[in-house]
Amino acid sequence: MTTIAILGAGKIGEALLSGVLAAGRTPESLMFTERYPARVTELTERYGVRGVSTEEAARTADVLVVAVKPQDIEPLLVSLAGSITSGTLVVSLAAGLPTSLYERHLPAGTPVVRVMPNTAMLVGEAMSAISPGTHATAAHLQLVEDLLSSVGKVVRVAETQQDAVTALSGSGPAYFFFLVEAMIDAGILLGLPRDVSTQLIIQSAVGAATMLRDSGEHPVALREAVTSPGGTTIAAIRELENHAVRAALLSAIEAAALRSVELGRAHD
Ligand SMILES: NC(=O)C1=CN([C@@H]2O[C@H](COP(=O)(O)OP(=O)(O)OC[C@H]3O[C@@H](n4cnc5c(N)ncnc54)[C@H](OP(=O)(O)O)[C@@H]3O)[C@@H](O)[C@H]2O)C=CC1
Ligand SMILES: O=C(O)[C@@H]1CCC=N1
Repeated sequence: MTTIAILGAGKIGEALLSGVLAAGRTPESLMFTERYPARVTELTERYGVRGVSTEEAARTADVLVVAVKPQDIEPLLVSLAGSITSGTLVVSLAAGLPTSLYERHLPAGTPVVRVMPNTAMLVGEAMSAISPGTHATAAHLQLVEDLLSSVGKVVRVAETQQDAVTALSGSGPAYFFFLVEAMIDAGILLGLPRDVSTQLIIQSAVGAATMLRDSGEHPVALREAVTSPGGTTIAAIRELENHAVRAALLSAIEAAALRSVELGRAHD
């Protein structure tokens, strides 16, 4: 089995670790790096996976998955440049960072695949988009697709589209959590106990998400089917339109894409 090292096992690194283990990958085929010994102990106890140094990961793993914040990439690239084995595949999960950044710092010919996953890897429902760098072959891309397919859905996109993907599905779960949080508070405003409000909203979200995925209907048709003439839903929709929620979402997602571009430019 291919050995995979996750470099930086924070939120998304741990989500990947946990997701691929749940999907049947063995702990022996995985390793991770982390900055602080306490975090290494915590993750090793939780998953039975070895914490190693960046140098050991670079020397021994077949695939290096970079999951540090874009702001932390430079020192990591310096360590990797001095220790990476020729032909090792580098998979970047970092927002904004282009494959060309890795190609500039790492030995000539290093294959790189850029990925934008999301946190739903934790529950096997991730949405990931993958793009090859200059030296990544069809086999490299297939390997990454197979790995990420074990924790959710995968699409292949041109690297030029990765900032938009980051804004949509990379950050996407946060927008839904934000909406759910606000809707639960609305229940509190209406006098419901918090646990009841939470149950009502989460199950409505699960039901709506399942209908969106499985019914084959357009979201507009699904929303119209809930919106009875002269009823409650249209009264709420009027308020959402009055508060320009649609425009706010367009601006918010555009801001996320611009931030992704900015994170990449910081390393030009
Ligand atoms: N969170 C998400 O939902 C998603 C995140 N991403 C991308 O994943 C990356 C990580 O994000 P996220 O998980 O949220 O961030 P976190 O800060 O939770 O995780 C990054 C981890 O890497 C550690 N780290 C930093 N430098 C090194 C190093 N040289 N060697 C080993 N470990 C190191 C950090 O330690 P310390 O805490 O000490 O800094 C931290 O634990 C980012 O590039 C982000 O763009 C992509 C998609 C979704
Ligand atoms: O907020 C971020 O920058 C990362 C990238 C996508 C989701 N989380």
